[in-house]
Amino acid sequence: KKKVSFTKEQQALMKVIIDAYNKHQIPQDVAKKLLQDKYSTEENFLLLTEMATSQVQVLVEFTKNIPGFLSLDREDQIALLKGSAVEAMFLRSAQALNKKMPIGHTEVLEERIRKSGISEEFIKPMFNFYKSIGELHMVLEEQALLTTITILTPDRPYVKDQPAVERLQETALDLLRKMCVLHHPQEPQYFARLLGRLTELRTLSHYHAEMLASWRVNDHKFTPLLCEIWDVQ
Ligand SMILES: O=C(NC1CCCCC1)[C@H](C1CCCCC1)n1c(-c2ccc(-c3ccccc3)s2)nc2ccccc21
Repeated sequence: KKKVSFTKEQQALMKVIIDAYNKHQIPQDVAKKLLQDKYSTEENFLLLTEMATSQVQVLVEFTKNIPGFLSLDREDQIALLKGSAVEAMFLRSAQALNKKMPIGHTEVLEERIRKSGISEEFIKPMFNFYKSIGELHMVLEEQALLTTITILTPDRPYVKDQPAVERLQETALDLLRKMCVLHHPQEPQYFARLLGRLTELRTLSHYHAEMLASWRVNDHKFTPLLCEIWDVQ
């Protein structure tokens, strides 16, 4: 069994990120809502915009706890948030679907999402991503670090000081690499597989504007915050 040791700084970083990640869960559990009732495509679209709006606010609070984030150039902070919000949303959605639920609940939830109003062409890539995340059986630390690494992506549009972001991302990557060895000692390629999901996530997120525009509702209304983040309207 490979010995994994963390430096004092890494232990402190993990604690800060885990506390922030736990604190910034989505207020009310969207999966529970979806399991309770069948909603019309209009109601589902409204639910998505409400959940997404609160998730962006939660994401902003989470990033403020990432050591070093607030020391970045303020415009770069905005560019990182804008560039990662949709990906963070799909990561959270994947975790919501892959959470342990009573027998048969996951199937009902899947069905409700398939029939929610999203146009057919996006269902397959979206569920392929959700399944590939589920197969990894990530522990909480890995989920929190993966979200952190997604936020700290240096090559987002309009980021000016990329090296500063790279330095922060590398710290989180070093920690995630050790976490993977600790929690998945039998899978030497686990860390590489995890990072591979970020490529799939970026591809899926490219479709977000089309996914919204093709949602089967007559009127696509967004909150001002989502207009900013989602490049819509
Ligand atoms: O509420 C949701 N997700 C919350 C977002 C914030 C973070 C918590 C999760 C939606 C619901 C889908 C069904 C109809 C209501 C909304 N959801 C999705 C998405 C499908 C498409 C999505 C999207 C995002 C951005 C742009 C274009 C499209 S998100 N996958 C889920 C998997 C499991 C549980 C919910 C899930």
